[in-house]
Amino acid sequence: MGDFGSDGSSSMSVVMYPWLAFGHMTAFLHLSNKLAEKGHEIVFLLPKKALDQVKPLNLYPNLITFHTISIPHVKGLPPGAETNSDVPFFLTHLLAVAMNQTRPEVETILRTNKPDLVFYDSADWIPEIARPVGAKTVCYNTVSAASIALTLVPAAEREIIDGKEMSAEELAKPPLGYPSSKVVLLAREAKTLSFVWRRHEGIGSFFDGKVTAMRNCDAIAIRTCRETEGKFCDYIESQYNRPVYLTGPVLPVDEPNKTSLEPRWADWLAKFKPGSVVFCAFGSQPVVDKIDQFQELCLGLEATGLPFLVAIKPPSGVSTVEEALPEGFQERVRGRGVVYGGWVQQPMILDHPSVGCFVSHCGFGSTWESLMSECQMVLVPQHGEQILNARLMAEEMEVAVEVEREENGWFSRRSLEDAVKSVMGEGSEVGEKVRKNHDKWRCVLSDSGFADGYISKFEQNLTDLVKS
Ligand SMILES: C[C@@H]1O[C@@H](OC[C@H]2O[C@@H](Oc3cc4c(O)cc(O)cc4[o+]c3-c3ccc(O)c(O)c3)[C@H](O)[C@@H](O)[C@@H]2O)[C@H](O)[C@H](O)[C@H]1O
Ligand SMILES: O=c1ccn([C@@H]2O[C@H](COP(=O)(O)OP(=O)(O)O[C@H]3OC[C@@H](O)[C@H](O)[C@H]3O)[C@@H](O)[C@H]2O)c(=O)[nH]1
Repeated sequence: MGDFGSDGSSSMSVVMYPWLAFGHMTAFLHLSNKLAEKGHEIVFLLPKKALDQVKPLNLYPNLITFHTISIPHVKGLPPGAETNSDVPFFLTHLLAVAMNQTRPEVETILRTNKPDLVFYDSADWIPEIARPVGAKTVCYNTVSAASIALTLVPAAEREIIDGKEMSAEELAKPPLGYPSSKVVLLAREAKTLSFVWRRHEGIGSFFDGKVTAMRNCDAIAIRTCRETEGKFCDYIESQYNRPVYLTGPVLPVDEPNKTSLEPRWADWLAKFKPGSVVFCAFGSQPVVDKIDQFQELCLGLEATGLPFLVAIKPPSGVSTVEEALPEGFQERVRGRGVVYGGWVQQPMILDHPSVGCFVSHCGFGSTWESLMSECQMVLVPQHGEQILNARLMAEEMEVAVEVEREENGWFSRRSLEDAVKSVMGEGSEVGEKVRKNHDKWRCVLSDSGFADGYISKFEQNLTDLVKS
């Protein structure tokens, strides 16, 4: 147990167990850094394979300790799968089954550590094993409040009859009292939400898991701020009747001795004029699944005539991005375009003076990073939650341009080219508008007291919770 309250010290001891996805693990680690900065101790649970990638983000190795968890093999998952980067999208529920099987190991860790607080998002059984050791639980959501408000509140419960899939129109219907008419999905986009209510043997539905996770915790936390998502947070609070704490953006600040951008990208980017390069990144999971859509993305970037760097996972059916490139593409773009299938230091690339535009899949981590950057933003969201993040940025905040899609959900090289040119073209009205709005938001969000104010308030919320 931390020495919280016992000798006047207010150091808390915290265990974190995020969903087995890099987008979630990095977000939990950024928050751990903020809590460690204030003197709290953190034990961070994660799969072995994730350690190498996540470890360099630990700014307080004296206070944040990694504890690796064995992720058991579940029939149907690729051998050795431990994170969602190893798993095709349609098998994600099996990774959740594997995570559930780690419960005994996590229980032993809690019994040994006796923390004051346990943070989790997907492991909805955490409250059952944390309460007996006297720990308070926080369900920390690293996705937007809007995406939770639209689908993961009690009012969004749907009656599924005999496993029948819901129609796109039914899926698109916001729950009663949902507070926005702009941050919504078109019927064809809502089809990507069918996984939310689909039942899987042994674990129920995604909806059941999330609602249980939020009903049973002592407090709900969300990586967001009132300025961008206040009305969604209020709605979630009213739905769950639980306190909702906001952490703000929780992005790492520039450390004086931070590692620098890998020379291969620093040298490559240095060849181009300031603000001229288009950086395109689609997060830690394979999201552009179909090879022809993957190729259209490459061809759209080629058509802009601008230099570009793409960091993306290969589509289904191939094991490297090189195998998926369009015919003759590499020869045509040699010297000005690179498509890379590995991990890059995204925040540092966004910060590079040569980079002027970010083409993003709108994962919520990338959303925050792009809002804080000086890049123009083009949005190519792939799934429900990412589409809602895109609506928030393009329709409510008007800081970005979303790529147009056809009725069947396909985006063409032309629509991508048009979107990039609309924000990058000199004298473009749309480009001017989004740049002005983005500048305003960046000023608000990067004000020196803004993020710190959220973290201080959050720490106070946690202190009060532990004392209660
Ligand atoms: C079971 C399968 O999972 C599916 O993928 C799950 C991915 O979920 C992401 O998390 C969310 C997604 C969405 C969404 O797409 C639309 C919404 O309206 C809401 C959410 O919410 C969340 C979410 C919310 C709160 C929380 O604490 C979370 O941890 C998540 C997640 O980011 C990503 O890593 C997952 O892969 C998959 O599509 C599949 O088809 C199903 O098998
Ligand atoms: O090559 C890479 C890829 C990603 N990253 C970093 O990894 C993080 C990715 O997180 P994102 O939230 O943007 O996206 P992911 O797709 O990985 O996350 C997942 O969880 C969060 C949800 O909002 C997303 O919809 C879901 O896909 C970002 O912080 C990004 O900077 C890299 O540093 N390098």
